[in-house]
Amino acid sequence: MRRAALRLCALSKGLLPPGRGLTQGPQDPRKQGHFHIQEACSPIHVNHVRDKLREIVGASTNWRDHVKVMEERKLLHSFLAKSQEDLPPRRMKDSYIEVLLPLGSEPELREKYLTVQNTVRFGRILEDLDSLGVLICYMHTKNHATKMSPLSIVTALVDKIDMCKKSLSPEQDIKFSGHVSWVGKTSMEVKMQMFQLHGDEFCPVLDATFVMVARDSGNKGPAFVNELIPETPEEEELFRQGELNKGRRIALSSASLLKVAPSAQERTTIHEMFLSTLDPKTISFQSRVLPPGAVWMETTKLKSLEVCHPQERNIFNRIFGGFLMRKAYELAWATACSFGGSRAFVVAVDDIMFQKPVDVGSLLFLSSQVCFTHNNYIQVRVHSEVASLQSKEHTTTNVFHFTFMSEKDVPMVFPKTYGESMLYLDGQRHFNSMSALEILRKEHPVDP
Ligand SMILES: CCCCCCCCCC(=O)SCCNC(=O)CCNC(=O)[C@H](O)C(C)(C)COP(=O)(O)OP(=O)(O)OC[C@H]1O[C@@H](n2cnc3c(N)ncnc32)[C@H](O)[C@@H]1OP(=O)(O)O
Repeated sequence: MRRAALRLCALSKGLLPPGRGLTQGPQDPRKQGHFHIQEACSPIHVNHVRDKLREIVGASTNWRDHVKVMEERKLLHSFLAKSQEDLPPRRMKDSYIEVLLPLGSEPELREKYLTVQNTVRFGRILEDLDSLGVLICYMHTKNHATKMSPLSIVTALVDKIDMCKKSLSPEQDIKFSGHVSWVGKTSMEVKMQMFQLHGDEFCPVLDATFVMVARDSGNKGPAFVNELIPETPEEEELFRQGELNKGRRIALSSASLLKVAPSAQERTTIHEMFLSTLDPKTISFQSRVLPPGAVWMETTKLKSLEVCHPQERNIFNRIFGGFLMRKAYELAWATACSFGGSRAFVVAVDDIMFQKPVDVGSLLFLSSQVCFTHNNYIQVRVHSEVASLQSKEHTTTNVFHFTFMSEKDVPMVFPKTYGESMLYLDGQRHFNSMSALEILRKEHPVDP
């Protein structure tokens, strides 16, 4: 069953044929899955992605200048389109990019990406995906008349990241590719894939879908982006998926447990869990005992504090979304390992919503908790809030959801309070939406 979980991703979605990826060998990459939309291009070195972004928005590398630079950017306001129709439509291939992370051929890069278990740090990959997603959107919206872009493009949502390999080698080259797959008025969906060199072939290891939002030059209000014209039946399908994804997100949001009561089946689940924790020796709703081998959810928490230094700023002088994701991921991973008592491997990340920007100088409070488990799977939720040094008021900026696979089966977690029961159900919903599981269910039916 575990092996099956690792076969999801591009392979099982039919984007790439089994065992094949973006090859450097004699095969034509344009014939493979996404890559038929590729235009001849050589990959950008990963270190150049952020340099390119700085160049595109005119960001300074010197923090002392940041106020002046932001003032200068506001002058670009006049280049913003008054309507979407004023902008020339783009094709998917206009935003297609490949990026090389040459861990094999440039060993000096490895240190930054290395885990103690000699695998690749997933938190670093999250940072690279975030920067790449933004660069892809700048390719889509490129205006050849101006050197600098009047748009401030920010990450609004990490819709889904599916891993299709348990761990990555820090000694083999990695390649990313991606393009805009759907466009609204001011938002863009970006699909990215990651491949690792295996022999002489790049094999798929990860699929990611992000949503980016364009803001005006001062990052104060929305800004229109170019329409996207799908050119082939496959591109039309990707575009249609983007449209469906938008609808799905709206439906999920309106069914959120923060807004509506759990379903009848979910209520039954919670009530049965509650009954199984009542002490049979007393006739009381108060005296609770854990079933054998189970764990109270409240005991699985881990917390951390980060000071948001200027070093972690993005090109708009707010805290870089990739940094927030890396910190949340690393806390979630520690939570999963400590809970499961063995190594944990990330399987999926979904629905990371960037609700509010984080200012440089903020205190970032992260709080992580196991909220659902199934066999050897651990669903971890990380809540992040910020406060300024002067104010005690905390504001929620993100909620992160990570699915891990432990080396061995893990205990069930039991909610004690109503609030924890909602976390449990939310965790279960996220777990059930994990695409790996959908495939697994078909191949190896299991209880829900
Ligand atoms: C120098 C080295 C570093 C280089 C790194 C470069 C990378 C930089 C990338 C980043 O680091 S960004 C930092 C992390 N992200 C943030 O801080 C964003 C924080 N969130 C916000 O600022 C706002 O919530 C956001 C701008 C995303 C949305 O604001 P609103 O809620 O006012 O949006 P609005 O209602 O005006 O909707 C605008 C569009 O966004 C869409 N949208 C908003 N929230 C969404 C969501 N959660 N999911 C999907 N789409 C969303 C919405 O559907 C709509 O699409 P359309 O115009 O196409 O119809």
